[in-house]
Amino acid sequence: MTQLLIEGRGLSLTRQGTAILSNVDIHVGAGEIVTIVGPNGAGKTTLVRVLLGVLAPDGGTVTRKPGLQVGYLPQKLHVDPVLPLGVRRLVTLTKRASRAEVDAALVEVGGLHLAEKAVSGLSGGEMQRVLLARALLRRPDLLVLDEPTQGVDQTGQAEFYELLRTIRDRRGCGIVLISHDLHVVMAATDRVICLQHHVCCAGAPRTVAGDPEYRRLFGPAAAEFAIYSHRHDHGHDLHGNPLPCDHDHGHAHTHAPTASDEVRP
Ligand SMILES: Nc1ncnc2c1ncn2[C@@H]1O[C@H](COP(=O)(O)OP(=O)(O)OP(=O)(O)O)[C@@H](O)[C@H]1O
Repeated sequence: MTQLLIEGRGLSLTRQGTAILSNVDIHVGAGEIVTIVGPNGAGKTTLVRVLLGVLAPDGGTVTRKPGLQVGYLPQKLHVDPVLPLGVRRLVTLTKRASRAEVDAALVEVGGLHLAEKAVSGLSGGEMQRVLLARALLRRPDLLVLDEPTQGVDQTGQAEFYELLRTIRDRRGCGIVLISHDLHVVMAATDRVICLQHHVCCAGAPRTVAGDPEYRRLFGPAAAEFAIYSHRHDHGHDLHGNPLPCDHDHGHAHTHAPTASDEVRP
């Protein structure tokens, strides 16, 4: 059985009279990649902040493995373009590391060639690799990535998720991904949690390796991808609150038409 790294049970958080999280359960084990999906404003970042202890929930409990080391990649890192910040410096800003350690981390993310570059000149994909190297220097048990491939093209996204899977395999760490783009995130995912303030559903995505349309759209790496779709036993009102529903339906934000996958409600 995999070692439990982090677990939230019955997590609830209300702000200004609105339930941002409602009775959310989530757990992540060592070597497991869990993706939290959901539309804008669904509470994904809030859930991660609660899990990491940055925010206290109004209800529920969070349990972390004692001494849990977390490597966090924020959704955005604002770097002033006029600031003369190099990649080596950025990587070691919050964690001391030798030159050899930095090089090793950059090699691991395929970014050694970026070592002497200015941060302001990096592309979105290069920046993510550098931030990943920075997170790896902490020797994390758990990597948490918030929308890691925003602004990265689809080939770049596929490569990045492949890299995450390689890192998981090599290091045995757990990984939590936040995404609202279901199409590209599934390559590396063991389990999906669909969040709309509450957990709509959760389950294992099935790989859709043979879909020619999908391969055509996303290139050879798409063979690794699955598209996740699911059936709900409830709908939502305008505020995202669950409503009883007597027919299957999809969320516009989560469904792709070409394949389906099983989930548990
Ligand atoms: N301190 C707060 N007070 C009031 N509302 C808040 C607070 N923090 C978050 N919210 C609201 O809670 C909702 C969930 O925010 P959150 O950033 O967790 O969503 P998300 O699923 O990560 O969204 P996105 O995909 O856009 O990043 C949003 O509507 C946000 O405006």
